[in-house]
Amino acid sequence: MTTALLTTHQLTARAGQRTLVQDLSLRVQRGERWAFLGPNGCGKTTLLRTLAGLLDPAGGEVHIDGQPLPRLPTRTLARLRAWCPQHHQDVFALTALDVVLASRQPYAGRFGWLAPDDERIAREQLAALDVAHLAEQDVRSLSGGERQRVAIAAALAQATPLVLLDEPTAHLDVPHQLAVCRLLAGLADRAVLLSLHDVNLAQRCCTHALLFLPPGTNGQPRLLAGPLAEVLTEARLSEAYGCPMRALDVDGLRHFLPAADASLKA
Ligand SMILES: Nc1ncnc2c1ncn2[C@@H]1O[C@H](COP(=O)(O)OP(=O)(O)OP(=O)(O)O)[C@@H](O)[C@H]1O
Repeated sequence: MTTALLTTHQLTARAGQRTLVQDLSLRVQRGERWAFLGPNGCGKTTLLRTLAGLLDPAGGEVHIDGQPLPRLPTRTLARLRAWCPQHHQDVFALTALDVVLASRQPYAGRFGWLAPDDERIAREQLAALDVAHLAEQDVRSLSGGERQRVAIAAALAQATPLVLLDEPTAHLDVPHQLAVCRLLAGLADRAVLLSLHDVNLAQRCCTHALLFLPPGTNGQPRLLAGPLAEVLTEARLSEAYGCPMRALDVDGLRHFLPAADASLKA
């Protein structure tokens, strides 16, 4: 069996007093794109941050490329996984190009010097995200969607086999949502894990899904993980979101919509 790029063994993640993920065992291979789906506050970000090595698990282990995550030196980890957070707090007057170039630091030579190739890669990724024209602009002046696309460009310029993105399409208009989907779907030799609120974007660009279901009667978290078509069904999505969801096939693609009489459960 080939070594999975990311594995978890009996992983437990907590936030404050709440256990959000319990005993999760997952194998993610190159070429797979996993959508993390579930209602607000279910634990998608917490799990992604734990997989990125930014939060310690409450139990169990994460391995990246066969190596235990806590034992990976910072620079090695930065060459293995990229992390694109949901929020960006820009304090300094950096240009969009500076922000993307920063993600090339794991490859910098002595004294932190970057090579001309790094700028080429950074500019290519800005172009891929349709923000090349903003390369010299202060990131603090960018719109929400523009800033989000610069952040995705930075994550991809890091050129890691594992890419973790927290709601990368949250601020994007529909054409740019679809463009990001196409871009991620084209990363055949990498593994991508992303949280989403739009099930239909997951349908377009992901191969697998991890769905947070309501806790069991014992209060324990329940997750369903597997190939997209097995996880994303009317019944499972209705259960996860607590509102009836209907499948609709359009142009050969399955979509999910809330039922006409759907309302949030009290
Ligand atoms: N440090 C903390 N202390 C206490 N509770 C926390 C902490 N961090 C997160 N939480 C809680 O853990 C839960 C999961 O948060 P998380 O951000 O992982 O959810 P999410 O699924 O990504 O939500 P959303 O879809 O709204 O982005 C939330 O209820 C949040 O309030």
